Amino acid sequence: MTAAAGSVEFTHVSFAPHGVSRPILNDISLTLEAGTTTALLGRSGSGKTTLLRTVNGLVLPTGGSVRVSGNEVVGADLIKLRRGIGYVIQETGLYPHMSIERNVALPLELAGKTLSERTERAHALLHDVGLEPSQYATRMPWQLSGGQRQRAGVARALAADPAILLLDEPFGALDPLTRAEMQTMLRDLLARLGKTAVLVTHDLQEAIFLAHRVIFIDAGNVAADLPSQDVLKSDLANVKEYVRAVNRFEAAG
Ligand SMILES: Nc1ncnc2c1ncn2[C@@H]1O[C@H](COP(=O)(O)OP(=O)(O)OP(=O)(O)O)[C@@H](O)[C@H]1O
Repeated sequence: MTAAAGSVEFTHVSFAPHGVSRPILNDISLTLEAGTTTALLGRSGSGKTTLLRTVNGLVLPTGGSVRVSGNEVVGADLIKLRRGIGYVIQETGLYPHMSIERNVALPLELAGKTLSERTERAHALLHDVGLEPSQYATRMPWQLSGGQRQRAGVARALAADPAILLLDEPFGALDPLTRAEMQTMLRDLLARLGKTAVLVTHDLQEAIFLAHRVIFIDAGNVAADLPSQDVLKSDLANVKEYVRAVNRFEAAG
């Protein structure tokens, strides 16, 4: 059977580089269905980012296999692989000396698209993420707020129309109101575009709001794997502990 474009399959994935006392990832097996959003949730240092980075080959597992759209990542042409995977990080990675439209269109420039194709696509994407091109396209990154830069980062990750979008704490540096606006924008966009998305977050509410499925990572292991609507009512001890920690202010009130 051939795997669907946009599926991600981890099979017995481990990451235990020399010199570390315990594996950072420990025998993780998961299948992420194409077109779904999965949140990786867990405390700092649990291995979420490391697992995410095995998808685009920034981390190569020391054991097991990762398959993207059915193709093994280890040994793949990583440049080609990454063309099909958008990547959004907290720091945005926008080039400071390039306008917003050029930053957004950069993956298309690398793919050899013409200037008019690039501009048309960049403007459509800027519109999609809530940055009106007439106002923002020619600005430089420093002329945008943190939230607006993050919107541009999402637009750039989508420029080459990848099947998969990896998001590593994309809204971690934003205030709660801007963060909520960004979450709504992203949820609408993901539902409309049907991408496979993998989101690393510490934020339980963000995970439940954005994802179909929430995977709790603890010390490099899958501690729980639940549909997002089941998280708050879960009886699993480690999930309850996470929910209790988030609810402590309400409990105290
Ligand atoms: N290449 C590496 N070599 C050795 N240790 C590493 C390597 N990569 C990550 N680590 C360690 O692995 C652990 C997990 O890191 P990771 O960034 O995946 O955690 P995380 O759950 O994403 O944390 P955070 O939420 O703080 O970003 C950390 O202790 C980190 O220092």
